[in-house]
Amino acid sequence: MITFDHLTKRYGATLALDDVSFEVPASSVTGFLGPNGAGKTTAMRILLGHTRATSGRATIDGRQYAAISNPAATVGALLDAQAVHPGRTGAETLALAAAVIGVDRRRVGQVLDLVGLSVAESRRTVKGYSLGMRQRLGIAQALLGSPRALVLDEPANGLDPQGIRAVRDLLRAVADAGCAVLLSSHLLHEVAQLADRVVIIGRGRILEDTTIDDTTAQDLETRYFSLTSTEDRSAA
Ligand SMILES: Nc1ncnc2c1ncn2[C@@H]1O[C@H](COP(=O)(O)OP(=O)(O)OP(=O)(O)O)[C@@H](O)[C@H]1O
Repeated sequence: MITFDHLTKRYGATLALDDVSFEVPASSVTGFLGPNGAGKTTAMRILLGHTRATSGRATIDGRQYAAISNPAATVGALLDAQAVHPGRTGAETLALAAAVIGVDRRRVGQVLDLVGLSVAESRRTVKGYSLGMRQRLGIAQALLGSPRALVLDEPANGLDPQGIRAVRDLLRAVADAGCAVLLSSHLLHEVAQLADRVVIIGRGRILEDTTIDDTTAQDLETRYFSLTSTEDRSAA
């Protein structure tokens, strides 16, 4: 389980996160929605130990990232699909990551299969990859350690409709196998179809934290705009 517990983050005068608390239970997908600059990436970066909270805690199975003894088996993440060395092939990128985290090299073939990158594609250097292929590679890398939690910042970015459906099916299967999946997205319709829960954030504050059923899935867009436009008005 992923837990954000009264998380606050200030960047100088900017209050990026304001007392944010929510949970991502095991065996579920939680969609993390909010306008540009709402605080989604900041919350994920704190969870993954990339930056420190001003106050509060973010934990995976009760531990802060720095205190996790086997991070790759605990949490997989994709924050920036462009952050891959362009001169390596996809297969080399994954083989290197597998060696670093100590998983069997055969796992590389499995995760390539899971994300739908072919053997031929995996033998090409990353500089020739489309954004969608980089997204697939990044998700493959996040899955290498068979983690109990998965954190993805806009995983559908750059994917074609087939890719979006494939990632949706993959994340559903990963969650059904017990993983706690947190994904940020601007694709409301996609999140409504995939997620079990949705958390909406605006200007660093949680505006909604709810489970998704048929009714909330249909109303998600209306609810999103009503909550985030109220935010705009109250800030004006
Ligand atoms: N390193 C930083 N230094 C200063 N301000 C920052 C930094 N990182 C983020 N911010 C600010 O914190 C706020 C939250 O940004 P964040 O990137 O978390 O939003 P987001 O919800 O992920 O947005 P997007 O949907 O555009 O990715 C914004 O006001 C942003 O300008």
